Amino acid sequence: MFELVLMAPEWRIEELSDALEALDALSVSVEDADAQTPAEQALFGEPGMPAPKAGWQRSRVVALFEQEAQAREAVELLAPQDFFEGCESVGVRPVAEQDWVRLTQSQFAPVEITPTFWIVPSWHEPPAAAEQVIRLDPGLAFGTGTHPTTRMCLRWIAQRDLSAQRVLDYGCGSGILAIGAAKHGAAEIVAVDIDPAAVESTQINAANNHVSLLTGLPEAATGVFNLVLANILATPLKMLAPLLCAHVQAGGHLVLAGILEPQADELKAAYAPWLALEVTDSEEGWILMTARAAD
Ligand SMILES: C[S@@+](CC[C@H](N)C(=O)[O-])C[C@H]1O[C@@H](n2cnc3c(N)ncnc32)[C@H](O)[C@@H]1O
Repeated sequence: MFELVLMAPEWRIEELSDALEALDALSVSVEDADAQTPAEQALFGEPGMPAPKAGWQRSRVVALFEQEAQAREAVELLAPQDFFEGCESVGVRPVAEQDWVRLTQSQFAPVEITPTFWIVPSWHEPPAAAEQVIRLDPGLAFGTGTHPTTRMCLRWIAQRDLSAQRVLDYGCGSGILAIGAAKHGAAEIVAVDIDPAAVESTQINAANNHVSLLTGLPEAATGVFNLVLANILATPLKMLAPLLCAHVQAGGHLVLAGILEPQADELKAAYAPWLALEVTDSEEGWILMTARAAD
């Protein structure tokens, strides 16, 4: 494989990426050329929302080609184009052979939720002290246990006996919270997501963990639950407030994650007509907000 490396200003990124893909690039990645320098600029965006910008003011565009000749031909074809103005070619370089599977696997070690509750990838043995184990490999859907928001939800689950409880995992991603609830005794679990790929991942991960879940798109969530879990992000959580609260049964719990510390008050205000949210955990700037419905 060979990489063609280009420098481009932000307003050229979209056209340049499209052109590289049309020239059979296997992938095109865009990085901040000023990363790790005082000129580095953060670009914030929420999944599912339009990207705030296509790239950085000085972006490094890396296109991967199967053959060196393809990469060299691409730059020859691109250079005379109007939209290449302001861009420059840094060069074509070979990509070293790597054992990508081993490299990826080495980045995912078992994750400790509590000393007895672990998330363990299939290529590791569970630690001796683990009593509850979720077997999960990184895939297309969010939720491997490495993100603080997922860990806080799982810690909340691990502190409870969910026997005979009905649980809703709203925004299930990989299904990790639903599977965690099953491992802690929940009797009936509904796991839903707007992303069909997440629903599919949840089904596969549930089968690998020998737990039974009812999965589907959000319409599959009907009725009330003893526990409603939603690890999404502050903006969608605010919009979902009436819907999520309506799913919490009298005396039941609502557990929300995906919220940053400074967003606590706006979440409290959005849920105040139905439930009184409180911050009950925090990790790396993220908070867990929970509420109990009146009996
Ligand atoms: C941060 S991931 C959480 C995944 C997993 N529950 C966890 O805790 O790791 C958020 C998930 O919510 C889903 N999502 C986002 N907006 C949603 C909505 N309005 N309704 C249902 N699911 C949504 C996304 O597709 C994504 O899979």
